[in-house]
Amino acid sequence: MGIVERIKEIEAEMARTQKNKATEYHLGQLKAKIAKLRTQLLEPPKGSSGGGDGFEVTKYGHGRVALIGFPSVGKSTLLTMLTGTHSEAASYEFTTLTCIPGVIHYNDTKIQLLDLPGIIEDLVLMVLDASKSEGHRQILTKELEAVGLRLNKRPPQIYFKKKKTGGISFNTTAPLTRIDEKLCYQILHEYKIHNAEVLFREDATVDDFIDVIEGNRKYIKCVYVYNKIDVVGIDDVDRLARQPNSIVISCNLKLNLDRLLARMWDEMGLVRVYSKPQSQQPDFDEPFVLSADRGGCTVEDFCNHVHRTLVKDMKYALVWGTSARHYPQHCGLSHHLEDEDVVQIVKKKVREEGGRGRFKSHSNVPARIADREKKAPLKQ
Ligand SMILES: Nc1nc2c(ncn2[C@@H]2O[C@H](COP(=O)(O)OP(=O)(O)OP(=O)(O)O)[C@@H](O)[C@H]2O)c(=O)[nH]1
Ligand SMILES: [K+]
Ligand SMILES: [Mg+2]
Repeated sequence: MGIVERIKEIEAEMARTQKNKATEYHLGQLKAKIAKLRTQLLEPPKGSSGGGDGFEVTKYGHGRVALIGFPSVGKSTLLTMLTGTHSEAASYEFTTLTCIPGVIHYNDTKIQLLDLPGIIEDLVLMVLDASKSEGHRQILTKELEAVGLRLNKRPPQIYFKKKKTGGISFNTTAPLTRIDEKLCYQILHEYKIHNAEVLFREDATVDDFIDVIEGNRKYIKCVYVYNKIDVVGIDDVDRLARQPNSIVISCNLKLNLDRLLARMWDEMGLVRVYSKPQSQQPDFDEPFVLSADRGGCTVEDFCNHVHRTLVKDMKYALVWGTSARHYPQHCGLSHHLEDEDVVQIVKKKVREEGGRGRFKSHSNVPARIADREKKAPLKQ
């Protein structure tokens, strides 16, 4: 029997099994079996080098967003609207057969947008047809879960470490109501794990525990984009718009596309930092783009972006912007920068320049920095 058939068989057995205290352990074990089989399914065949027949697209820009969705919900139309890159749109399904990448220029950063299910990046836009069944959202979410993606969820607060000897050490710092020690042992047994350290820091579920053991889950943000609101009634639009993590748009009427861009931007958590050379203007058109989720956004991360030797040479950093308590704040490497901060790295052994230099009037100075500048002039 193939892996897919075995998964189907176990799913059928789970559906037949009543959920109660007596069957809890059995169901937990079945869940672990399915998780193991799914992982096998995802492993590339032996002897092959890569991950199956994925589409390779060169990475580009400061962040990447994938469009996924059922056929003909308007993914290609949206890509064309947001990026200007033409992706063939038509009223028949499966119009798009290869990955079409486009680039969004937004807030002086470049965001790569990919029109293809299967490439999962920093953020997923699940494009849905507002006039179609709401079941589509669930079906897609389930399919993504089956390949190890977890949407809008943070990793379970469970510490897990395999050991060579010593048996299983099991501890909790929170009361557990959805899993117990015995069930954990059974699941570990299913994975043939006999030595490990387990610490539950929250009231996690069986599924959470399996996710932690599997260790290969990807926790990713997802915005549900309901397109084609031009063809549904206002009540439906209102209801869809109120769902969590959702936004309603119409490509045809160009409705709400600016809000979609703003939402994408917020979800990606990109941090623009302007570098200020000593006694010079920062270039407000060319930010260094950092990310709290990927790579971090401390002064140290900023230095590493600018030049690899800068961390070593830095004496301190001068920071203007929302992360600074006063202007400029003297900061060390661990200081967390925020969007639109201005940073000047002061190097060791380089004489500090005096004077009362200000940012000269510059059309692109971010408003909140210009505001603060009036109250507290820049001295460096
Ligand atoms: N009424 C309406 N139709 C739209 C809207 N956006 C796209 N469409 C239409 O929906 C159809 C499918 O659009 P596509 O952009 O090809 O959809 P897709 O998701 O890329 O489809 P596949 O590539 O086939 O998976 C086209 O006929 C579009 O003109 C919209 O906002 N309102
Ligand atoms: K289509
Ligand atoms: Mg398409």
